[in-house]
Amino acid sequence: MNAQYDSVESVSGQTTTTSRSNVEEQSIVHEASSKGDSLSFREMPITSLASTKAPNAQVPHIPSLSSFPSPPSCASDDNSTEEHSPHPMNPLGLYLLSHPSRGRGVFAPSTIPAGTLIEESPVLVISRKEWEEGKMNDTILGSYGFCWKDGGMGIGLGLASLFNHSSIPNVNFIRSSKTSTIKFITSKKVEKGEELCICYSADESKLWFTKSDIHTDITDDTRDKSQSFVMNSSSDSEDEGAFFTKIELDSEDLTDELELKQKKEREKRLWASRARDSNGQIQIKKKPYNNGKTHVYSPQPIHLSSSRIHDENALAGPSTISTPSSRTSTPSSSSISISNYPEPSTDVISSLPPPLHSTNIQNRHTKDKEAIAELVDDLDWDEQYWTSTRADGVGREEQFSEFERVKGPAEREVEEDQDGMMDIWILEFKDPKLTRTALDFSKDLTATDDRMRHLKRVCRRKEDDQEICRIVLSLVTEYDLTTLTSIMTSFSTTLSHLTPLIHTVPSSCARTSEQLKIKSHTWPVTLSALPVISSDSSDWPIGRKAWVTSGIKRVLSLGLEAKRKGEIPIATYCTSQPSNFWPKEEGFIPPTEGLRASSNDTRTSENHPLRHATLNCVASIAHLRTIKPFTDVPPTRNGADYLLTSLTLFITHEPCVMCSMALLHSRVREVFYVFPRKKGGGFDANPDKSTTGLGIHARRDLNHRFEAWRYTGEIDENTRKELEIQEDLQV
Ligand SMILES: C[S@@+](CC[C@H](N)C(=O)[O-])C[C@H]1O[C@@H](n2cnc3c(N)ncnc32)[C@H](O)[C@@H]1O
Repeated sequence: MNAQYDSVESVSGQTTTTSRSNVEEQSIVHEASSKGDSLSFREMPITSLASTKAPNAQVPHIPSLSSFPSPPSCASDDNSTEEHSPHPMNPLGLYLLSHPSRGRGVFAPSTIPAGTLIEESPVLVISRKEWEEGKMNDTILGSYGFCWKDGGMGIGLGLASLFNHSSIPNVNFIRSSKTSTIKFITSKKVEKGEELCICYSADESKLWFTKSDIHTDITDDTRDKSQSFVMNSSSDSEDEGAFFTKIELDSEDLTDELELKQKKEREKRLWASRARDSNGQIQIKKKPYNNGKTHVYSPQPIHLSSSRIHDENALAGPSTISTPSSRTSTPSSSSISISNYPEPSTDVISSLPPPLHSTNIQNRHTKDKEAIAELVDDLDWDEQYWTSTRADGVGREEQFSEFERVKGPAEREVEEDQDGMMDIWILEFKDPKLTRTALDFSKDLTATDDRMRHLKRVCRRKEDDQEICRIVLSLVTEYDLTTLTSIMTSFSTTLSHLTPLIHTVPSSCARTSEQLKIKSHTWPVTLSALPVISSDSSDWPIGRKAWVTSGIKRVLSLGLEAKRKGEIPIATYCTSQPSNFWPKEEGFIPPTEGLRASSNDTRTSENHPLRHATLNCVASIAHLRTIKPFTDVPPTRNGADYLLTSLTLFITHEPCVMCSMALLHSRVREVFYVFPRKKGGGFDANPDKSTTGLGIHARRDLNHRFEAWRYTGEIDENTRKELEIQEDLQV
């Protein structure tokens, strides 16, 4: 029942298609390893090398690893807390503390200036192949790898594996695949007793553990940069990640959650006040970096220093951090500088556009989060009713709605092109020494060419007892022979004696093992078995039919209600499908059960162009996830608690392109709609050329796919008329 597409290694070096569950790229790697269930805070000297005593005076900038003196022949006992001079390989005297949820972390014994090299850690590189074979998955290493060149994983020795994650890291890391090391450098001044943290991934939905907060959120600017930094993992050259040095915040001790909450509220208001001038006109101001000056323009990042928090139970050490129970509520002495910003007037606040997440407009300004959360009623469906027979002997199933699945371009292309062939340039040679260079050239040439993803890059064949190696270069249509030869020669003189040849290969991947055998006879291709998804609702189990029918009925009546209120009559209802219909497929992310929201279009009443029914609904779900009981439900898997992950959306009309993209980004699982759009619809992949649908729900070039189902059954004329909307309206 699911449009899942296998991930397969391919020419582009990426996954050819991405299953709905396979959207997470992880900057460090893989599934959760069990969390360190250590007792409250324990101090541990850094194994063999640690000093529990801070070095005197100013912390020196450390030379690179190669210039360190040799370590002493005999290291101290692991558990020793005895005071001694810093070990030459740990001259900063960094020490470890164990936290109940984060496990071990690295702490500063005294102030460390920004830009200090903490350590250059040697790395053990595990190749992509070894990693993908799953050899590390069941080991603790699964949580300790750094993304490395060519899809490999780097296991950092020394302190490298002990830095915990923070979205506002105070340490940046620079990977060098040339020296197989990672340098850790402070990105800002680190206070005595503060934990040294790196940012594993700017996108926290990619973290595989439940984050315990070390610092609060970072600005969008730094987030963007940090993301690109993390993603640049395969760069051959040293990557530079000093993105956070430019943000210099006064440190702030916040001692309880209330204070933090109040502070966030305050800052939100301040931000709002600055967004408009005295005439109420919105001013667009670029948020400048601080350049190390006294205050920060952007209000978002707040640096929570742990230096003042202490724990009486902790072992002796330069500084420790506390359990929540031992926190004091001492007011903060040094705080983020906000005095430069005037307090906004209430008028300013109320003139801001209301948030999206409530369909109850009156409630939109309330500070009470619960008041704007609208967990709507569950669908009314009764499986047994549908399995019974009516008094007149007719099966009730006949009354069911019917649905047709809207195929996306990815599926269409495959269907149309199953036996197709195409011509490509290849390199052919016998000398195995040429393979590496030829492969590198091939990767360079085809890195972004989607049309060759299904081809394995190398084809080895035995001919007359000799192995012939053929390597994919490009589509014949991309280059003429002269151009290709000159690009190749300038890439490497090693290849200059070879001449590219034309070869005919399958133009699509294999869908079955039978096809794989036939196609690979010409050239090895990937197998990407599409699960069989029915194209209509005829084979659905009765329960699913009843459930989907009631979802459709719900949106039709919500649409009529919206019309009565003078709105554009488009309505949605979002929910999780009952667990007995959950697909058995591998990688299926179970949805958050009990999460339900409905919404209608409010562009008319709010006089706001973005109040589309779908966007309103996505916002409502996002909001519900921030309040109880959903905040108490741990995600079933990494990403399971993200927006519409694995949820079902019913909607009266085919969503517009913008809403279709919003649904895609929200990771919805399936969408059922009634009225197709002739213009501007995001789904219908233009089968009869009369519609403009882009098939956004199932495109090969987008990283998530979902099923789109169109209602094809009867609908009463009155409802149809009432719910009619302008043909070119974006919905
Ligand atoms: C590279 S290790 C870091 C060292 C680890 N704390 C230890 O004791 O070995 C990554 C693991 O630390 C934990 N961790 C790191 N940062 C965290 C955070 N902010 N909140 C909760 N756990 C965190 C997670 O269990 C994660 O899998």
